[in-house]
Amino acid sequence: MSAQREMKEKNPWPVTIIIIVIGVIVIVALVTVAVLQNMPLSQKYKYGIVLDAGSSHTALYIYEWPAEKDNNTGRVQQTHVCKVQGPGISSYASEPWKAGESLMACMQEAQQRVPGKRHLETPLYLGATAGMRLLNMENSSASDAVFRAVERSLHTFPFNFQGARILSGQEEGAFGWVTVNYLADRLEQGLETTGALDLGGASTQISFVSSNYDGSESPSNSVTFRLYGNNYNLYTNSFLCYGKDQAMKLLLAQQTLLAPKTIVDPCFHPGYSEAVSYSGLYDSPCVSNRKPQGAPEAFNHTGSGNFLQCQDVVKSIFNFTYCKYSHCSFNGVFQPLLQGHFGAFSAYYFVMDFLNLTDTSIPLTKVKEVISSYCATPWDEVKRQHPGVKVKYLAEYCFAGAYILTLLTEGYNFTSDSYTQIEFIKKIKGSDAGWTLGYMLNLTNMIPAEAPDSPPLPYAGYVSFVTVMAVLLFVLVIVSTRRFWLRCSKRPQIV
Ligand SMILES: O=c1[nH]cnc2c1ncn2[C@@H]1O[C@H](COP(=O)(O)OP(=O)(O)O)[C@@H](O)[C@H]1O
Ligand SMILES: [Ca+2]
Repeated sequence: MSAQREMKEKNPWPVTIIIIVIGVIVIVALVTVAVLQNMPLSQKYKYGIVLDAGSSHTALYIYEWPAEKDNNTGRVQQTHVCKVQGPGISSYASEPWKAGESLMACMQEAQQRVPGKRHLETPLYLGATAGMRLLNMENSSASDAVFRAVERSLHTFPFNFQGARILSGQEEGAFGWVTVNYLADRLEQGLETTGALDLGGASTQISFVSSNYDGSESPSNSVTFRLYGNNYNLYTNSFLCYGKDQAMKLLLAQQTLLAPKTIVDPCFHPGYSEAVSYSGLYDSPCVSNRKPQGAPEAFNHTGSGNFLQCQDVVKSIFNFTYCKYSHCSFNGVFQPLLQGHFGAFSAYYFVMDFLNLTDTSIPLTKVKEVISSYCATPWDEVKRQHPGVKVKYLAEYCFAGAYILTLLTEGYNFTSDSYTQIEFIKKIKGSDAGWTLGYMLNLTNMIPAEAPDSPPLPYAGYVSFVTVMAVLLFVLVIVSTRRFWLRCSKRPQIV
């Protein structure tokens, strides 16, 4: 009996097993608590809504980001876009209430998409660009009435409406640049930035950082940012009237000066023929001062589809001769030397995508051949080849291709080498390239001036560290316990 008890007392295993079980429980508990305590909270999202009231149309963008990560980069993304039916809000100058009405369907969609409990805190912005800039120049009371109408509509929704306003050309260019670089994660990582080229209907923007530009030569083209601890001195310029729709008006106005009744336009397909009213052509401040005296009601717009002649006419709407700075783009506007990569979006993308020319490794000579052959295709054949494409766009792609090429090479001075640095883009990581995201990030202070403090270890590293340390500690306890019991069992028994 006493020998058995002795055996039991000397055998360390039952105690060791108990220690192992407790140890395993402690480690599991420790790691679980550490993981749960530090785990990112279940993905709750916050939302922001921006309405891009462009000259040709309005689009509503919904952005979302994880609720607890307001200050981190690369996390805000577009979850939905809704295209407003009908034209841009500036087209409703004579019946402003319709501008407000036109936004209702997309706003109702936004109300469905953003979870109800987030409605009140979700900021809602409307930014208008060159269409409203032009209307405001031409008739400021009409533009005020349009804004009142859209504000009335937007106030009827339960979002946190922050107002509707016209963006300056500088803001439009700069926020497009912020969007492109934010989405490509170039800002937080302090990488060399990408330039932004935006072609709208009524204006066009170019924005880039150039190491030989400090902002002093033409201060009005300079925008400075401090983002994630880095300073950026951005060159940006917006050319009002040089969006593709207004540029076409400039082109038509130019041609009607020579032939007021019928113009044979080399930028339109052979066989194309359309009656155009003078009042429609001259309704914009971009061309209104050029209206010929005693012009008829309408003129006949026909096409000849000659790319080389088209390029010549397109060039005539630019002034390449006057420049009071060290370098200019066109119309006497300062531009530093081009530098780095560029993302070209909006109409740049639509047009080059249609022409199958988004690949910029295609040499410029080949690009010209492709556009030239499209221009020379008879209008009937073009319509037959592209039955699903809006006829208005179809008719304009020849002009638009020639315009883009002239703007980039003669206007901004891209060479056959630097042209390869352009990427025609629509989206970056699922979000549309354009000024709206940058605008929202700025207004919600979502890009900090200084780099946010980051924990010394990333989350995964932290969890692994805690686990390894706990296991090590446990092994140590087991080893010492076993050694202790073994020593006890070897000690001579005193009888
Ligand atoms: O599918 C398309 N094909 C060709 N052009 C398009 C397409 N979708 C939009 N666009 C053009 O893109 C431009 C967008 O300009 P927007 O309305 O943003 O003007 P803004 O930025 O000057 O105010 C317009 O010229 C419009 O016609
Ligand atoms: Ca635009």
